[in-house]
Amino acid sequence: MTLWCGSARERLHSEGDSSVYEEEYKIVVLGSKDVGKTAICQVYVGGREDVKHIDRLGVQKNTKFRKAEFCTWDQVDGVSCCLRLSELHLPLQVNPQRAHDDPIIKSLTQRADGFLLIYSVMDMDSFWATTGYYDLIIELRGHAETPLVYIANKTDYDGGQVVTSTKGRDAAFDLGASFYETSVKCDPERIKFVFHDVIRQVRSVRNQAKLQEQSCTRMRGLICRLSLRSKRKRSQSRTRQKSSSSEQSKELSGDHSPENSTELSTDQLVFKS
Ligand SMILES: Nc1nc2c(ncn2[C@@H]2O[C@H](COP(=O)(O)OP(=O)(O)OP(=O)(O)O)[C@@H](O)[C@H]2O)c(=O)[nH]1
Repeated sequence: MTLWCGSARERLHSEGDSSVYEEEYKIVVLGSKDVGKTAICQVYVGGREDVKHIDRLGVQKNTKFRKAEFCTWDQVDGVSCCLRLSELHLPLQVNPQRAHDDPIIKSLTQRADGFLLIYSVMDMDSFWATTGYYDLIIELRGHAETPLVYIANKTDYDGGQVVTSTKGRDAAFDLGASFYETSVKCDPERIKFVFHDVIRQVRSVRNQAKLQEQSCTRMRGLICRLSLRSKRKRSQSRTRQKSSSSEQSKELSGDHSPENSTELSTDQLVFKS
């Protein structure tokens, strides 16, 4: 696994790494201040050895939304993937109109394949804020089928948990998300599962879209074949109608030429004899 922060595109170009992975995922890590967004990304990207350095993170954050970006490579269920992680820090109360008008929030939310929605078990406000963030995601994307993992972070604080596990689990159930309790200090291995979960969710959405596309193509082919067949039938029946009506008109106009009437040719024979 590679630790790297910065512009993913630059690195791919400079190291020619674009051919080493089979799939690409854009994941947005969303939450309010100090819930551990950067720490979670850092642990996943850097692995266990970075946990002890978690307090002095060398990540450059965009001042407006303190947006950090990470790029890493991983193997999930035997398939190599490139993950582009974008961290988005939102205020506790999001103003939907302002978020709508903000190009960073809008583009990150609309282009993401999946989301990690994080709160801190030590901070009730960060927990309440997640509902507003979820509404914003759904509003900006225009549909509810969004791969989403709901995370209760900082569970290593014993005794003083303000947000209980039950509360978190119920909220995750309401949002239709999977739920994980994490601690970057005590259980970095679990963080790997969290990212793998969102990747699997994205894969299943992509597979469904692929299946739908295939069945649409099959349906289009079937409609095309049916319309061709009915066209052919119509033109055949038109030709048949034409030929029978021309025969009828010949009979009515008294066309008794030898090639059209066997009766006449017999008469002619009698007359000749
Ligand atoms: N004990 C403990 N501390 C944590 C955990 N996760 C993060 N922290 C600490 O919480 C503080 C904030 O962590 P960050 O990762 O910077 O949080 P953030 O959500 O990225 O913060 P902003 O970007 O400022 O919104 C840091 O001091 C971390 O070391 C955790 O699971 N347990």
